[in-house]
Amino acid sequence: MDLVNHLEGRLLFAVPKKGRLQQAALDLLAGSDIQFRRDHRLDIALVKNHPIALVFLPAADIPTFVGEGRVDLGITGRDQICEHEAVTPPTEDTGAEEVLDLGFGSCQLQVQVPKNGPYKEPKDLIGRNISTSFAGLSTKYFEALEAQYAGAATGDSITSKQLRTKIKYLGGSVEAACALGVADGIVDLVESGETMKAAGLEAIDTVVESKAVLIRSKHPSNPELVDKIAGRIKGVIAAQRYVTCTYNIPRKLLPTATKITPGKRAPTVTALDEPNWVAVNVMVEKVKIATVMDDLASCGAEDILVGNIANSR
Ligand SMILES: Nc1ncnc2c1ncn2[C@@H]1O[C@H](COP(=O)(O)OP(=O)(O)OP(=O)(O)O)[C@@H](O)[C@H]1O
Ligand SMILES: O=P(O)(O)OC[C@H]1O[C@H](OP(=O)(O)OP(=O)(O)O)[C@H](O)[C@@H]1O
Repeated sequence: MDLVNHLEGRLLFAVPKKGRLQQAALDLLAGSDIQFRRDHRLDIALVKNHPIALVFLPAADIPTFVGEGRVDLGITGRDQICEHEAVTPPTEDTGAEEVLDLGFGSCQLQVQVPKNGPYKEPKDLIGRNISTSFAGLSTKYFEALEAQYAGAATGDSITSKQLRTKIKYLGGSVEAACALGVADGIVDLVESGETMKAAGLEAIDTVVESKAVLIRSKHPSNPELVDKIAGRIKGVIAAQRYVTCTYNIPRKLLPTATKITPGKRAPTVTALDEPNWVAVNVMVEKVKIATVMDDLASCGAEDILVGNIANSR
């Protein structure tokens, strides 16, 4: 089938074609019942149960396609959106709008230097060589830094043309640049810090905090469908973030228990077939559930049960 000729009337949804964000993005689509079959090596897949086509693109390119309105929806990292905006500032009609924080892909774009080396603070890197895959953000960062330490005295702002610090773009493995003599410092992503540590580097500043986000163009082809898909994805994220907790408790202890488990909106309280006891059903954030169970047990709750949520709306 000639896929490109089947795109007419379909909402285009960009998904990372590889890398750190891809699997979690595909899991979100599956959880939202967006059904598709991707033919081997094809970067377009038609969705069977909605008028949507998925477009598999590098995470770094997704803000361009969405920002220019060529693609309606996309999943990428906030770092990539900031990088795109550093090079191509949004206008009234262009630029991507953030719809949802997707709760995965947390990382930080950090300024890094060799550990125990001569550079201790960001200003020590002024006029030096910096390697990065985020040339736009790094240029802006050093423009601001140079303005602070040099231009501030004269009141001048520094433009990229006057920048003394040399920003060198590298496509990957940026952490090797200092050891190989290409750079004095780097601007690269850090999550666990393992890569940075293994390369003998340390972070001296953070440029951007990032997470995966759902973005939309400013004038999508089918705004209702955009809202419907965003709603479904929101439901899947809420389901991943929360568990349900049910417990029995004497009615007189309910005010204390409600403080421990206020719920997303409010707890559901039902009378038990035993005088003065009630059953409580409530959503609790997954990361807090162990502490919440301890607190409920100390408060006098019994039969505390926890369950996963398959989906939510
Ligand atoms: N270590 C990490 N932990 C969490 N998220 C990360 C990490 N590294 C990157 N990301 C996120 O994933 C996005 C894509 O990065 P990734 O390195 O997977 O890209 P890629 O498309 O495979 O490109 P490349 O070929 O340059 O590696 C980043 O923009 C960032 O938002
Ligand atoms: O702090 P950590 O958990 O070690 O993760 C950080 C590393 O992850 C990313 O690279 P990736 O492995 O995606 O490959 P790349 O260097 O080719 O971009 C990033 O560029 C770092 O190198």
